[in-house]
Amino acid sequence: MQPSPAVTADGPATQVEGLLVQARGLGVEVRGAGRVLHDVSCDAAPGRLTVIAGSSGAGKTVLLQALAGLRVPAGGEVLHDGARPGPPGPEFGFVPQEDIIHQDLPLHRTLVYAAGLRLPAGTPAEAVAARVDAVLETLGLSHRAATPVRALSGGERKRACAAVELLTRPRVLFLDEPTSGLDPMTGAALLRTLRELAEGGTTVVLTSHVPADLLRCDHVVLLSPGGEVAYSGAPGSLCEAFGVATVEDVYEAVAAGARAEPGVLGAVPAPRPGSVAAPGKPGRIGAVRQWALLTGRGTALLLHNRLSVAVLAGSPVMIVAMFAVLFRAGAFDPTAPEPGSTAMIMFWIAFGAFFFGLTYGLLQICTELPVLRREWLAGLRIGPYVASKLTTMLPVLAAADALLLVVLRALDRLPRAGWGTYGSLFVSSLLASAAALALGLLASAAVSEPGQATLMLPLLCFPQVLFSGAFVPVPRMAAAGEAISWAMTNRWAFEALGSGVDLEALWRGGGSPLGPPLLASYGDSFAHPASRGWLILAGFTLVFMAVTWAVLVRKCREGTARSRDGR
Ligand SMILES: Nc1ncnc2c1ncn2[C@@H]1O[C@H](COP(=O)(O)OP(=O)(O)OP(=O)(O)O)[C@@H](O)[C@H]1O
Repeated sequence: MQPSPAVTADGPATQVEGLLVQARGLGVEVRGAGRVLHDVSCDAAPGRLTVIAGSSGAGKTVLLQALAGLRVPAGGEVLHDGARPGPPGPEFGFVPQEDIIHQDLPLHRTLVYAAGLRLPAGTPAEAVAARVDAVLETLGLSHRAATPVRALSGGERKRACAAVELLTRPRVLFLDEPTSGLDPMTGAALLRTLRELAEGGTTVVLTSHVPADLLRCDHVVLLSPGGEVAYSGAPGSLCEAFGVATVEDVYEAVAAGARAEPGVLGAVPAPRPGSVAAPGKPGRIGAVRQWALLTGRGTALLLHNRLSVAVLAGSPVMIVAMFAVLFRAGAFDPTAPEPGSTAMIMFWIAFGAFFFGLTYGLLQICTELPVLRREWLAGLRIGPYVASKLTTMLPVLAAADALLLVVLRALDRLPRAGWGTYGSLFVSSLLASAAALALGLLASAAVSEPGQATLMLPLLCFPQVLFSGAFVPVPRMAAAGEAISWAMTNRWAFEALGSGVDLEALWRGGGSPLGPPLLASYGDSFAHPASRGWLILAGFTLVFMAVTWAVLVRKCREGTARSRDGR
C-alpha cells in the first residue's frame, strides 16, 4: 500500500466546514436485541477524528448509525449542528461495513457512475472526471484508477468505498470498522488519510476494535459491553483514567465494570430543540436521468462480469441445442402433423423464455443490496432503479428468445410461416421472459442473500410447469389447479404461442386423427387471440415490478430514522 498522500488543493478535505454531531442521553433499541444503548452522551466535533470503541457486540455500529441519524432513538436525542438530523444530503457520508460499490468495473469508471448519481444535475462530464481524479488522489488510489474494484486489496477497497462518499465533499464522514481485516500498516495508512480529511475540517467518526486505532484518533468514545459510555475523552488519558498500562487492560477493566468520568470536549453550540438540520442543497438528477445512468451502468457491469456473460450467452445456447435434439423435424407439417409434439414444442418455448427471464433476474438485486441502500440514502429513486433492471436485461432476453425461434425454424421444428406468425411468437416469448424477469427481480428483492435466491429457482419453476396447462390441459384440471393456473405466466405464454401458430386449425383440419381429440381435451386454450395473452403477461410484469418497488422501498427505509424526499 502506498503512503497516504497529502490532501491536495482540490481534495475533499480542503475548506470543509465540519458538522457538529452530538448525542444526549441516547437510548437505542434494536428489534430482536432489545435496548442496546443506554444514556449515551458524546460529541464528534468538526476537524476531529472520533473513534467509537468497545468489545464485540457493545453497540458500536448501532451508535454510529444513530449518530448518523440512521436509527430512531428510543430515548434522548442526536443533534447535528444543534438540530435534529434532516434528510441526508451531499454533506453526509456513510461507509458501512459492507462494500458499497460494484466489483466488476474499473475503479475510475465505478466512481464516475457514483458521481453521476450524487453530483448536482447538469455537472459537466469533465467536472465529474476531475472530481473523481481529485478524490482518487486524496485517497492515494490514482495508480489503481484502471484496476477493477474486485482486484483491489482489502485496504484499497475500503478506501474506494470512502472515495464514493468523498465525491460530494461531505461535512461529516461516518465509517463502520474501516480498519477491520487490514494489516497494521495498511490500517495505520487509512487512519492517516482520515486524519488528513479531519484536518481539512471534516467531522470523521469511525468504529474500531483495533487498540492501536484508538491512540491515533483525537477523541475516544469507549462503550461498555452493556452499551453505556465507559469513557469519552482524549486517547492520551485513556489508560490513566482506568489506572492501567495498556489499551487491552482498559478493555478488561471495562468488561469488569470500570467506568471513567466523561472527558470535556470544549465549548459546543447550544442545541436548538425542535429544529431540523437543513440538508445541503441536493440538486439531484431527475428520475429519467437516473434510469438512463443505471441502465448504462447495469449493461457495463453485465459485460464486465465473465460469469454473467457466460450464463447469459451459455444458457440459451444450451437450451436451444437440447430442444434441437429433442424434437423431430416436421411436427407442424399440415398434411401429417404430430399434434402432441406441436403442443410440447410450444410449451418448451414458453418455458425456455420463462427460464431465461427468471434466471437473469434472480441475482440482480440481492447481490447489490448494500450498494442500493447507500445510493437510496444519497438520492437514488427506487422506480428508476427497478425500471433500469428491465431495460438492461430486455435486449439480452430478446436476443435469447430470437435465437430460440430462429434455430428451431431453421431446423424445421417450427411451421413454415410468414413474418406475422413469427412476429407473434417473438412477442409472446419476449413478454413471457419479461414477466419472468420481473418475477425474478421480485424474488431477488425479497430474499436476504444470494443463496436464498438460488433456492427460489426450483420453487418458482415447478408450479409454472405443473399448472401451465400443457401437460394437464386446463379443462382437465381440478378446480384448485385451474385457479392456480390463472396466476402462472407460463399458462398465458403457452396459450399465446399456441394461438400464434394456430394450433386449433392445425389439429382440427390437419391430416392427423390425433388432432380433434387433443383439441377436445385442450378446450378453448388456443381459441383466444395471442394479444389476450400479451396483455395478461404485460400486466403480470407491471404487477411484479410494482411489488418489487414496494419491497425495496420498505427494505431501504427499514431502521432509517431520517426521512428522505424524492423516492
Ligand atoms: N439486525 C439485528 N438484529 C438483531 N440484533 C442486532 C441487530 N443488529 C445489532 N444487533 C445486536 O445489537 C447489539 C449491538 O450490535 P453492534 O453491531 O452495534 O455491535 P458492535 O459493537 O458493532 O459489534 P462488532 O464489533 O462485533 O461489530 C448486539 O448485541 C447485536 O447482536
